[in-house]
Amino acid sequence: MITSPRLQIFAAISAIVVGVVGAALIASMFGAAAERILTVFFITLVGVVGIGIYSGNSGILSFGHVAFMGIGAYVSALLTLPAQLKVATLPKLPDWLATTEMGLLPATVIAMGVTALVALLVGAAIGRLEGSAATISTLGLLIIVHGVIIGWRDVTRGAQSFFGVPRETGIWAAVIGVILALVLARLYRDSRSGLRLRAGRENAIAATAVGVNIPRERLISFVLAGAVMALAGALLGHFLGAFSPKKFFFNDTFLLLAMLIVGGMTTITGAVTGAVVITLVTEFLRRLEGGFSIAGFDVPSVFGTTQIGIGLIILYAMFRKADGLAGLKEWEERVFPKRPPSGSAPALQEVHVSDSLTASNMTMQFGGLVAVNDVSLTLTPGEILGLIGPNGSGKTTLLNMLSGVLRPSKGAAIRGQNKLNGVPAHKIVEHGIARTFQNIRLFPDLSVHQNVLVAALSTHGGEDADSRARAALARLNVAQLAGESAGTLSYGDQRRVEIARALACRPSLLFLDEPAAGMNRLETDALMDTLRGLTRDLGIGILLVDHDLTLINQLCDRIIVLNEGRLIAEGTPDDIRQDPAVIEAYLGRGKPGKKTKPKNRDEPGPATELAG
Ligand SMILES: Nc1ncnc2c1ncn2[C@@H]1O[C@H](COP(=O)(O)OP(=O)(O)OP(=O)(O)O)[C@@H](O)[C@H]1O
Repeated sequence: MITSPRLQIFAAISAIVVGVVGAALIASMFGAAAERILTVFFITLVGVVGIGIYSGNSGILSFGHVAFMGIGAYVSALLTLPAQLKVATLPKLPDWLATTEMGLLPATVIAMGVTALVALLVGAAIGRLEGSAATISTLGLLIIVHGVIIGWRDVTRGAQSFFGVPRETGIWAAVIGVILALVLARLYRDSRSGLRLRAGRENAIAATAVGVNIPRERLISFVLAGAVMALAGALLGHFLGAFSPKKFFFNDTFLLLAMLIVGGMTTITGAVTGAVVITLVTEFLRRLEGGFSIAGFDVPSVFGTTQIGIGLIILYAMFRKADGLAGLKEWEERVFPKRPPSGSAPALQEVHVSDSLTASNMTMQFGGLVAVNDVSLTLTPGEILGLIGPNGSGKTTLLNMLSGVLRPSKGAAIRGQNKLNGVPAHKIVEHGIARTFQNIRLFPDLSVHQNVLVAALSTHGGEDADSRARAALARLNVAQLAGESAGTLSYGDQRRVEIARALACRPSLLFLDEPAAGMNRLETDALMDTLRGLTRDLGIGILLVDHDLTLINQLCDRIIVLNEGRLIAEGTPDDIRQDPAVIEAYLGRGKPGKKTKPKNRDEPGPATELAG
């Protein structure tokens, strides 16, 4: 399933086909030299797009994918090399390989398959690493593959040139290769898997909370990227006719990454822009490298002019266009933006689950600090349970334990018959639990619609995802913002989108961590109506953490109060208002450093707030 509007995909694919074929036709009018330059450019572009499939969507810079290009080149060349040459120059090859002699197409397909298999094994390990550890491990991959190619002399001729490869890559083979790579990358970006991975790139904790299995999505893109790099390698090997391991090492890694970073990692438009800009600048500077004359002055040759030029472009891009020259959106997303849905939105479905969530003796220890100490609670669909307490009393930590973000040091949470302890964080949502976060965790560079759609796609097998997403947006009154980037909205709207995203998971229990923070009174009142509607109309149970005691008092059926990690009171809003332990915790009567009374009589102190 492709998640973006059909018009955008149609425009993108049409532009790719017309652009690539048009460029090839124009180059063929200028003769063989122009065709060769364009062929190299197309092959390079396949490589840039290949790295982009992984790095752009996952946000993890990969130094390792050029190694897959090398594997593709060697595997395909071993399959197309004339048998006689193999017998003469690689006498230790196994018979079946020595006698195999196939055309470029089947050899490329096999090379892509073999490389994808290698990528699967490597990616399974790398996909679990985060941030710079993941990037550094891809560097390790590059070095290891380089070492293996050099060391495996009987098959690769070691560091020497691997010559005699049939030069079968002409301009039209490159045209087919680049169209295939660009279309594949574009479709993958907006596939379910691509969208999930991009959500994980934007905010891993939030993506996990809506059911995204980030390591799995990373692995899919790692393997796909590996196969595309193998395509680039096979095309390059059969264009050059001879290559050595050096061709698939640091120099090309640097060049391809420079193109991707300068153009913009997150889009195909960016990959193409970067490849065009760096190729043009490189071609220009290469001509100047041997020295030149200008207005009668002779400028001497400067070794490394090209590299210096590329370095300066990278610096320019980082200072002036940190997201790359093409920015964060595809060209077609700007020209044909997604319109807010027209017509009436579908309604959210009622909850038909009555299983309570029962947490017993939950405890969380951070080093010497016991942030939550032996807390038990139950939450049932259809009720609103308030969770209050002074700053640092352990509310968010408790929520994090119940939603799988933190593994409790002690205690157990059970939903119906199922124990939640040990359930991976991305599977908690399958137990009907969705949440929002104290510090808003949207996917800022995705649209509002995509923020919510990714949650719907990742839950209940993606069934009715589109209508769930639309219903959730309508329920929170943010449908008109569907096409906006989530990161550009006001705090109030961002909070509403976050709740809509949680609702798109079709939960029976909803955890809201300070949903009214950043909202004015009017917005808070509207939010109260919305939340009441969720329990009254749909039967959803809500666990509500907030410092706005008016909101808590007016909305909650029951309230539990934490202080210094311990549960100090539980009851109806009336009970809680009069509970001496709660008043003490809020007023800190007798405790140094805490307010014992309001600064003046007009200022609403904690006691007044408790009174609602
Ligand atoms: N990941 C963590 N590592 C170490 N300490 C933590 C961690 N998360 C929370 N704490 C500590 O645990 C205690 C409880 O924090 P928590 O955020 O749960 O409180 P809270 O009641 O939600 O506070 P607030 O109302 O200010 O959001 C605090 O002392 C906090 O510093």
